[in-house]
Amino acid sequence: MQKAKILIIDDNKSVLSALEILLQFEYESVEAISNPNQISSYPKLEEFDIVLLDMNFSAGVNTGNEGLFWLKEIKKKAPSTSVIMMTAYGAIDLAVTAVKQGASDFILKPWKNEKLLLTIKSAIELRKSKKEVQQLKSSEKNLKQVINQDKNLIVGNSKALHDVLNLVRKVAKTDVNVLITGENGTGKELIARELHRASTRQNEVFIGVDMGSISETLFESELFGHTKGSFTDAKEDRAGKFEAANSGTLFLDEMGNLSLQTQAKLLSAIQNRSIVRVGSNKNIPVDIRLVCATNCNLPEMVANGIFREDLLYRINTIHIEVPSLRERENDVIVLAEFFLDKFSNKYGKPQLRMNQSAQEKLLNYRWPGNVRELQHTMERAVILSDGNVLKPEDFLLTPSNNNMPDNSLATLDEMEKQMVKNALQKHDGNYSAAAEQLGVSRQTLYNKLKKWGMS
Ligand SMILES: Nc1ncnc2c1ncn2[C@@H]1O[C@H](COP(=O)(O)OP(=O)(O)OP(=O)(O)O)[C@@H](O)[C@H]1O
Repeated sequence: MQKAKILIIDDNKSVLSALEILLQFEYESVEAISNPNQISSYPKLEEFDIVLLDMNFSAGVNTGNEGLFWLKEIKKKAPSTSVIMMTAYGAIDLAVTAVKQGASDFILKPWKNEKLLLTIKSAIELRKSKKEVQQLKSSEKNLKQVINQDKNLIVGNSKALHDVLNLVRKVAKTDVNVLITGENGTGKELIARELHRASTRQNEVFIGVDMGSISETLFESELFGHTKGSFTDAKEDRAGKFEAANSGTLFLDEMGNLSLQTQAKLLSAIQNRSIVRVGSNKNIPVDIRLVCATNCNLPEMVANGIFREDLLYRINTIHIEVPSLRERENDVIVLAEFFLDKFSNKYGKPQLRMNQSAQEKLLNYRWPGNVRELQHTMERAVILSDGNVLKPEDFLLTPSNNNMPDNSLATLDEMEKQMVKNALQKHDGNYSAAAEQLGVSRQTLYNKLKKWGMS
């Protein structure tokens, strides 16, 4: 017995009872009415999966117009219910008209039971998939709304930040590729989201990809998708990030971490505005707004032969440099107050304030980790505070010019990694200068970065 609700409408009593008897053995709920006017007394018509509807009701009239009229009425009241028309042999043209007007199928009288059951079965499946598509569409809409919510407030009063935001507003309405650069934690992703929010794509998705965390082997499948069976773990067809971002914005973060091989693949997708899933040979066009970000000096990397010049030209039609927190001093206190407010509410300490010397300590610090470091500093201070006033000693700040490795790191390898990171940060990603400071050749530095997956 299948779980479906069926309504039969036919003025011929023997047709009605024959159908009722046949279908009662197959389906959980079957109802029959001889007068279509009764439709209006079915307040929950949309609960029926299928309506079997005769095309002619008034005795002696065979125009089929009654059937078309009642089809329209049912579709008005219950758009997702499937209607199957029943018509006499010789009225096929009319049945085709009914299908064009929204009927899901038709059957000819006299019918063959197996054919009738098959027609009903496929109409039920069709209704089920239509319902699923509807549900998916509405949850996709909800998800987009949640994802694009204006929760990423950009805080700051400095001229440097205002200049960036002005530029963002100017380019947001266009579809040009944008490259956002700046030190770690300056707010590059926040700026990318703002670009999306101010663009004509604001109601579509914003898909962010951390290029630094994708392994070389999974790069193509992650970005371009794959077909089932194209490699051992490809259990089903899957769309990649480019397809997922279709109609929206694709944000590629940590662009400086790509190998030359992956750069070539990315360039081809960006140039052609289309991708090919791994294991397929079909070109799939994608309509995306591309925003990239990095804390590396890409022109320097081009000069060093480790970043493709043509890729750099493709991605940086407009270049936005997000200033470090050191360059926007006005913002330190404004941001600190913002985070204090946020975390004191979150941790149930709404009375908490900062005293003057605490503010001075924040102003005198260099903030190598920029806004992210300030955010963490404030959160930690709020959590650990005992009274109602934050004092300088509540802020745990690391000496800013310290390029030595953190001694709490567990292994030699980790300490080495930290030293390399610090050197690269100090020299804005310039490999030659970092290598010189570390006392190794550029090649040795490059080999190490490659070993750690940081090249
Ligand atoms: N102007 C700002 N106002 C409020 N919050 C900010 C601001 N700038 C940055 N933040 C917050 O600081 C954190 C770091 O920002 P974000 O991730 O955008 O930086 P990023 O430059 O992309 O970092 P990374 O280089 O590590 O990828 C986030 O939690 C972000 O919300």
